[in-house]
Formats: sequence, C-alpha cells, structure tokens
Amino acid sequence: MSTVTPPRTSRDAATTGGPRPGSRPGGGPFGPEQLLRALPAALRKLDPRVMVKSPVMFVVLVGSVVTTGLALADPTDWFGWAVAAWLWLTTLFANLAEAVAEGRGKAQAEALRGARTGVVARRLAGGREERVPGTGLRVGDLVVCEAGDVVPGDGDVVEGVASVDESAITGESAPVIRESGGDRSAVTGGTRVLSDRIVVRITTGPGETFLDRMIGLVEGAARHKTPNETALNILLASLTLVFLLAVVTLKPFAVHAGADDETSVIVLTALLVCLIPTTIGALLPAIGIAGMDRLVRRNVVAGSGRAVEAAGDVSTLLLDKTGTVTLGDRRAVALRAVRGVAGDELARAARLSSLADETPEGRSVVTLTEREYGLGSPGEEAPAGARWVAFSARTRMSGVDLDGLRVRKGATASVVAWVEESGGPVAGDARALADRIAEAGGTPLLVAVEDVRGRRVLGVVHLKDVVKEGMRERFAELRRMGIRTVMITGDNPLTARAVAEEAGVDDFLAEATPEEKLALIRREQANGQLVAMTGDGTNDAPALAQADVGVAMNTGTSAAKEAGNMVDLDSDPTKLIEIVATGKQLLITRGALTTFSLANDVAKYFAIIPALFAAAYPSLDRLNIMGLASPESAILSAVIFNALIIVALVPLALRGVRYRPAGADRMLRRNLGVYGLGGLVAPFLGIKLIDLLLSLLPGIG
Ligand SMILES: Nc1ncnc2c1ncn2[C@@H]1O[C@H](COP(=O)(O)OP(=O)(O)OP(=O)(O)O)[C@@H](O)[C@H]1O
Ligand SMILES: [K+]
Ligand SMILES: [Mg+2]
Repeated sequence: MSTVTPPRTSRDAATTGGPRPGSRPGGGPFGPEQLLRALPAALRKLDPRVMVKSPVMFVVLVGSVVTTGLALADPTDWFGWAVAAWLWLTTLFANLAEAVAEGRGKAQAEALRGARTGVVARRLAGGREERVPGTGLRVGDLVVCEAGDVVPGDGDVVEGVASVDESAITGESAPVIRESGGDRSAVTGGTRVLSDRIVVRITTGPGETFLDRMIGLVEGAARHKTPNETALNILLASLTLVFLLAVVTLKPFAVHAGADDETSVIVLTALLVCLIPTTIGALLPAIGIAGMDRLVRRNVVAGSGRAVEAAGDVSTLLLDKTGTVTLGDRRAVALRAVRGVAGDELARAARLSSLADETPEGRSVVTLTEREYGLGSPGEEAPAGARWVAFSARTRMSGVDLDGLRVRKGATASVVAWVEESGGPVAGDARALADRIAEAGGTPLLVAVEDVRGRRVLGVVHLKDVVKEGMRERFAELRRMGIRTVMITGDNPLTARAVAEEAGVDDFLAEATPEEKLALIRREQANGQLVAMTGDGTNDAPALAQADVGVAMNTGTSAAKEAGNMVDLDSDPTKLIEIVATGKQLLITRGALTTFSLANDVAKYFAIIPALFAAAYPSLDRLNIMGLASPESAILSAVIFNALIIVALVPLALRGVRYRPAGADRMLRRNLGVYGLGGLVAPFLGIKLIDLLLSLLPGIG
C-alpha cells in the first residue's frame, strides 16, 4: 500500500449540520401543534404492555395508579389528587416525547406509500407477457418495464439500458441510468422508467422491498433497541430499584414523623418518582428515533440504530473507487495500437472480445469500434461456435476463443501474465501506452491475441471515468474529524494513485480482489479501528457486510445494498461526514441528557426530604435551603418540575446537542460539564419558582 498525502485545504471553517441541497425537508420546528397531534398516539402508549419496556416510566405509571387509588379513598384531600394528576402527566409527557419523534416520519411514510400502491407488473412467463399485481411478484420473476412504467419491485436489470426517475424514493429529480451487467444494475420498486425497455429480475419478496423497509423505518416501526440503549436501560432500571428500596425503608420514619398511612404513601411515591431518572427514561426513545430521522432527511436509510451509533466512533473509511469515488460510468474513449500493429487489427480484436461482454466497459468498446472504425453492421450476429470468457473481478480479463483464435482484454498485469505464460512477447511500448493512460487517471485495458503466431499484445483500450465533484474538500473535512480515508480498487496502482490524488484521499490500495478488500477491513478491525466501508459493486458486498458501518451507494447493485447496513440515496461517498456527525450527535445527546437527568434529581431530594420530616425532626429544616413555602407545596413543586422538564427538553432531544467536527472528545467533556451543572442548578430555580406560584394559590403556603 502506498501513501498519498494531499495538501490540506484552507477551508477549515466548514462545518456539518444543516441539510444539504436536495435532501428532504425536515419535520418542521417543534411546537405545541406537534404535541397536540401526537396526543392520541401518546395516549395509546399508556398500555402497560408498552410501558413495561421502559422500567423507569413503568414505575411512574404504577405510581400514578397507586396515588389515584389513594386519592379516591380520601376524595377531599386536594394534595393526593394533585400528586396523582401530575404523575399521570409525567407518564403522558414521556409518551408524548416518543410520539412526537415518531410523528415526524408519518408524512414521509404516506408519500412513500403513494409510490407503492396499485402497481401492475408485466411478468414474463414462457416467453409471453402477463399482467399481475406488483404485490403478487416472487423472487426470481422476470418483469418488463418500458418508458412510463413504474418498476413493480426491487431487482436487477438483466437486459437493456434505461433512464429511470427515482425521485419517489430519493427526492432527486435528475434521471439516472440503469443497465444490465455492471455495478449500476439495481432498480428499486416504485421508481419510474423514463425511456427504453429493460427486463428486471425481481430480488425481494412482497413486503420486504426497499420501499417497505423505508416506510417501516420512517414510521419507527422497524426500530429495535440498540445494545447501548439496552445497557443504559439496565443502568436506569438498577438505579430505580435502589431508589425504590431506599424509599420503602423510609416508610416507618414517615409514619413515625406523624404522617398518616395514606399521606405517607403519596409523599413517598412522589419522592420515588422525583428521585428515579425519569428525564432520560422519558427522552431515551425520542433521542434514538430523532437520530434515525436526521439521517433519513439527509437521504441515508439506516437499517439499524446500532449502525448509526457505530458511525459515531468510525476511525477509518474505506472507499471503493469505481462508482463510489468516480461516477462509475467507465467508457472506452480511444484505442492505442502498439508499434507494428494496425489500428484496425486492434479495433477488430477489441470488438470481438467484447461482443458478449455485458459490462458497461465491454459495451462501450463495441460502440467505440462502430463509431470510430466503422466496424459492425446492422443485424450483425455474434459468430457461432465462440466460447466467451466473461469478465470477473478475480481474473480481471474477458475475451473469446473462436476457431483457433483467442482474444483477451483486461488489466495490464493480467494480460501481460497471460501472454508471458506462453512465452509470447509483450511489445516494448505496450506498458508505456498503458502507463500514460493510467497516470492521467484512466483505466488501460490491454488487448492481446493468440493465433498460429502465438500470443502477443496488440494495443490498449483507454477507459475513462470521472471523479465525482467536491471530493477533495469533503475528504479534508473527514480528516479533520479524525477519520482516515483509504480508497481500495481493483484497478492498477498508477490509475489508483492518479485518482487518489485527484480525490484527495489519505491512502489507497490497488489491484485488490474482493478477498483482499475483506482482509483489509479485518486487519483494521483487529487493530482496534472502527471501519466504515462505502461501495457499490457486487465485489464490494463481502467488505460492506464485514465493515462496522457499510454504506451502499443507491446506484449500486442489489448485492451491495443487501450487504451494507445503510444505503445512501444520493450515492455520495462523502455522505459519511453527515452519518458520522449524526452518530456522534446521537451519542453526545444521550450522554448529555443522562447527565442532566441524574444531576437533576439531587435538588428534588433537598425539596422533599425536609418537607417529609419537617414536623418530627425540626433539625432537618436546615436542609430546606430553598425555603419552600410548605411541605405540600415543596413536594408538589418537585413533582411538577419533574414532569415539566421532560416537555422542556423534548426539542433538545429531537434536534440533538450541537456537534462540530473538531474535537469531539473535548466537546463531550464540555457537555458533561454544562449538562451536569445545569442539571444541578435548574431544578433549584425551577422548583423555587413553581413553589412561589403555588403559594399564591389560596389554601397553600
Ligand atoms: N469488461 C472488462 N473486461 C476486461 N477487463 C476489465 C473489464 N472491466 C474491468 N476490467 C479490468 O479489471 C479491473 C478490475 O475491475 P473491477 O471492476 O474489479 O474493479 P474496479 O471497478 O476497477 O475498481 P473498484 O473496485 O474500485 O470498483 C479493472 O481495473 C480493469 O482493468
Ligand atoms: K426524576
Ligand atoms: Mg466498483
């Protein structure tokens, strides 16, 4: 592996954040209407079978039921009713937070559903076409799509080339090319064919299509707790248990202090709810959903929250070259014959080797020889008796054997090896021709033949590809985030170096087979790196599956999309910047709100304990540093604050804590300081304020 160190750009001020042009509109600002709209869903979530998934909030639900029961037993006691009411509100606010987060995907889900309904498929059966509903398609079915048709399901193009409007899924109106044979063969159900005719082999069953998965995702239905969330939930549940035991042991003291049985249970329940980490318990699901939602709005579909979290810690990004760093539209632009060989002879050989080569490269050779050398005629038939050698990423060659004539074209090293294996000569200027193409970032394909004179090289095909726009600045940004970028390619080292330099990646690996791509990821992982891989081709699939974060380009093959755990609808290899930022933001937000929640409970302790024991142990009044009006008012203020703080923090949970690429660690520490301290101070102020307001009410204070 050799190293390229591109000069750093001066545009260091660039930050990530706002959605990029072309990405989806957001869920809109958070406001009271959103709360109101989410209310029915929040009420439905009061179902104990749903609530039990969050142990902290389940305890609050039980507390609400118990205090309501006690209030019913003594209906004239306003205090019991007030506590019960606020405990119900606490539970409801928690559900509202989750429902609001989910609600933001609803409109988008509706739009996606619109793309799916009522599609009629033209299925090929026994050479004839029949019309069946799109939902009746099975894996392996062949369907025809012509200009104007909606693609009825996910699949691979097995015949033809077409331009496709994918805006229903990507929100991007520019049509894209889908063609058989190469790495741009995948089509998605719900998109529309704009021109020409393609035959598609269906690769996913009904109900499992990309569109179905996207709908499930934006609705939050496909959400599972991540391992991190589960770990945090266990921690929160343990804390809850500790506080539960502590509060239960307080009961005899409370009774001793003069409270009657019912009042003591109401007060102790209030104390328990205030002490357990309700803030984070209530906001945890919303934080996770909002993180996924932020990605969807940046046109990234993540299969799991786990992948999003992993993205927050990525340290190495591996990128496939063709179709990822470059546009992947690799076409033959010129032929260069070696000295002593006529241009026509090279053109005929190159053409013959490509007649059955279904890759875009192969087809482009056929087109070039027609256009520039006048070869081929309408109705031309492929020669009979030919044995075609299909291209593979492992051999890096393709060609044909025909009546004692053999033609091969492919990567320089492979074709040279093929010629030398028979002792044949490699023309002196062949390498120079190939190198000149490679140094300019093109891909040279050597063309060689074997006939009665043995094997020899005839010349070179120049394949041209274009590096996607804006790569350099974006890779520089990844570097600032502490992420090393490595381009891996099956192409030769010279081409790889030229493209790596142009794109501005840190490093590259050339002539990599799919096995070597996989091995490289394993090696990085063994060294403790968290690896992201971005790719589009079938030969990238193993690596995409092995990577901690595998981002498939939407333009890629279905194999790649299946293997990865994310799909970028914009096919932008630098989208990882946004993905990492979202992951980090998710982790930082969760950390900050957990800190806030735990710190937040300390002040409530100071509000309630003195109130609880004020009569029996006047010395405890020293703890009443807040000078709250009365024991009832103190307890109620704490409960009210505990409920309101959830609603107050919903916008932050949805939007996420601000994240800037530089110094994520420093930011985490800073946030812990801010949210820890804020968590300590806020309730002192908040509870005092609520207490003041309450004391204005007649009968309290
Ligand atoms: N149709 C073809 N016939 C013969 N040789 C080909 C053909 N297509 C590509 N090659 C050669 O095989 C090499 C490897 O191709 P492969 O598709 O595995 O990798 P790549 O697309 O160049 O790189 P990447 O892995 O970045 O996508 C190419 O660099 C080229 O030299
Ligand atoms: K609490
Ligand atoms: Mg590729």
